[in-house]
Amino acid sequence: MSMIDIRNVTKRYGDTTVVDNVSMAVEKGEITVIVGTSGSGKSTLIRMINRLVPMTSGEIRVGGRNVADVPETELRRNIGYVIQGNGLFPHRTVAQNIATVPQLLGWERGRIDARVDELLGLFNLEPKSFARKYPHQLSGGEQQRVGVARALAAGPEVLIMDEPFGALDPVIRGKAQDDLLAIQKQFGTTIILVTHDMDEAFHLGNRIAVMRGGGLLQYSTPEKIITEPADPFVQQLTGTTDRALKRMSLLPLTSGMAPAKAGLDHGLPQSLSLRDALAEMIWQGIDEAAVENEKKAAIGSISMSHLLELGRKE
Ligand SMILES: Nc1ncnc2c1ncn2[C@@H]1O[C@H](COP(=O)(O)OP(=O)(O)OP(=O)(O)O)[C@@H](O)[C@H]1O
Repeated sequence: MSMIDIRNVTKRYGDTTVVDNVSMAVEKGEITVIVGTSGSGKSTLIRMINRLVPMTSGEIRVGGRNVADVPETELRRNIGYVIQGNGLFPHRTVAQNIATVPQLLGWERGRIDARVDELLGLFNLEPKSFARKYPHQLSGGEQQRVGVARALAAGPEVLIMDEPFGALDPVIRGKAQDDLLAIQKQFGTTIILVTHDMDEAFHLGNRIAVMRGGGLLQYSTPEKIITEPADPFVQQLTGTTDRALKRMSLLPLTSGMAPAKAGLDHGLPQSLSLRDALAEMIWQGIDEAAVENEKKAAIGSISMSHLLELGRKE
């Protein structure tokens, strides 16, 4: 059963259709990223999941329940929501911000404090110094992390994120994405995220949904979006100049390795992508390397010529 099931959902404002008969399902524990041009209906679509926007027709189920049958307050407590610019309460401390939903749910003080500390720790915000600060005393990146921590406070199964990292500079943004991936893995949260940034979409998405003019053009894995774009618009959006490298960045080195062999001087960690392996081999000036596990034992080998073959279109 899918965690989020969007069926034939349409939203109209007067005569204007802004979301046009969209159907898509997000599996439990997966991240779906929605991309598309400005005004294509991305935010409207995800805001219908927690009923911030009422739909015109169609049905959305979260965890098997039709959202139309769930009281709005309950729905919003159960679905984390993160927006650009974080939306923190300015007159509440970091700890009070994070505690918002647990408090509404009537958790005991001790449980709330423990959860706030746990989340601050997970987001690398030292509880002792950050818990009592106010949002204006934090950097943009720190505010953003508190915003995500607040959305996760009551352990929601589903997290909706609307351009969550849009205001961050590229370095902090990359870090925020990696933090999100690690935490998502740990909690198993199902995430639906809107972005303008295709690199972000490829980095985070198990699946990517491409929207244009309210319609869903393609909903597929990142690899398929690159190798089998549904139409020229999708192709243009993903860009064609570096598609070989983009695809290689999605494939683990282990997927392309040959059996281990003796006599190789260089080793590459098995955690690398094909793209990172290629970059490293160019940098080191080597034609062949061992693929190594965490204990530095060779589990396979990779050659430059094979890597180049793996980057070719099929
Ligand atoms: N309350 C509203 N009343 C009328 N039209 C609206 C309303 N909210 C959104 N729209 C229109 O619906 C369309 C889709 O808006 P939406 O915010 O979902 O797009 P988006 O893809 O998220 O855009 P962006 O990437 O620029 O944030 C836009 O044309 C917008 O002007």
